[in-house]
Amino acid sequence: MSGDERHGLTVARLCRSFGGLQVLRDVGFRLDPGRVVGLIGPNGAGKSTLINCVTGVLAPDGGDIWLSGSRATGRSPDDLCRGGLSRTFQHARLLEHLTVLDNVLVGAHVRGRVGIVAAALRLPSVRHEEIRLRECAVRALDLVGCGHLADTPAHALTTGQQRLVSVARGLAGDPRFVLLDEPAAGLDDTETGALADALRQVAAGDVGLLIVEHHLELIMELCDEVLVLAGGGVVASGPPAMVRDHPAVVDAYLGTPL
Ligand SMILES: Nc1ncnc2c1ncn2[C@@H]1O[C@H](COP(=O)(O)OP(=O)(O)OP(=O)(O)O)[C@@H](O)[C@H]1O
Repeated sequence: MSGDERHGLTVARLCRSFGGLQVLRDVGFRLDPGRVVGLIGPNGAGKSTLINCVTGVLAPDGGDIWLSGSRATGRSPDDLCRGGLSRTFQHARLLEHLTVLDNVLVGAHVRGRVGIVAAALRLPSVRHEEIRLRECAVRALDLVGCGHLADTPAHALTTGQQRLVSVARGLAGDPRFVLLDEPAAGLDDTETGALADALRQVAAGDVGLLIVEHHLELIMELCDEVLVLAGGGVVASGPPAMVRDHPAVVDAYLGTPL
């Protein structure tokens, strides 16, 4: 195993079909800590399916996934999350009756270190852990520019705010890798700017980010590398400037050069 595989998230030859429809065919990529990788492609190309396979929500039909040196194929989403792999969803799924802070705390708790017995007995370690997790949640909310909304019930948020809070929830458990499914969908320009700043800061803390997005300007501005998924496979990958001008990308996705 190479040094990169020990520290990174490696996906190799991943395949997944739904009935007779092969959505992913031998798809591979590597995400290293501190790197931002964009995943683009036309509607239905399999971007969400890829995220779902990597995060254990869907079982791949073939291929392998390695997370920080351990084989991750077939592990449950909770187990992968405890191993440092977090995600955000295409549709923000907040618990509407809870406050914004409590919603983000749900994300932080996934990687809590206290066992059931200690929690039931309310040992001092539990109180310390609660304080630590609350600090994590507040930090994540501040990062996406939503600290002022901590006590607001989730049902009172705008669509853009819901989206940013769901991103904060994905960042709150100190993950090593975060896979973000269309984090900028429904955001206005100010919110998109706040999101971009937050993601840059997160990556600077040695966290690897894979971002699925249709907002191409954001992808081109933010990413170190861009993968283009089309027709079941990766048709181009490389630095944003190279991918943007790649004939396969123009044909398969953009229609006209950016
Ligand atoms: N659970 C499922 N059962 C059957 N087909 C599915 C399922 N999930 C996805 N598909 C199909 O797989 C293909 C890829 O879907 P997927 O959502 O991964 O694409 P995508 O690239 O994320 O698209 P978009 O950009 O529109 O979100 C589509 O044809 C979709 O209809």
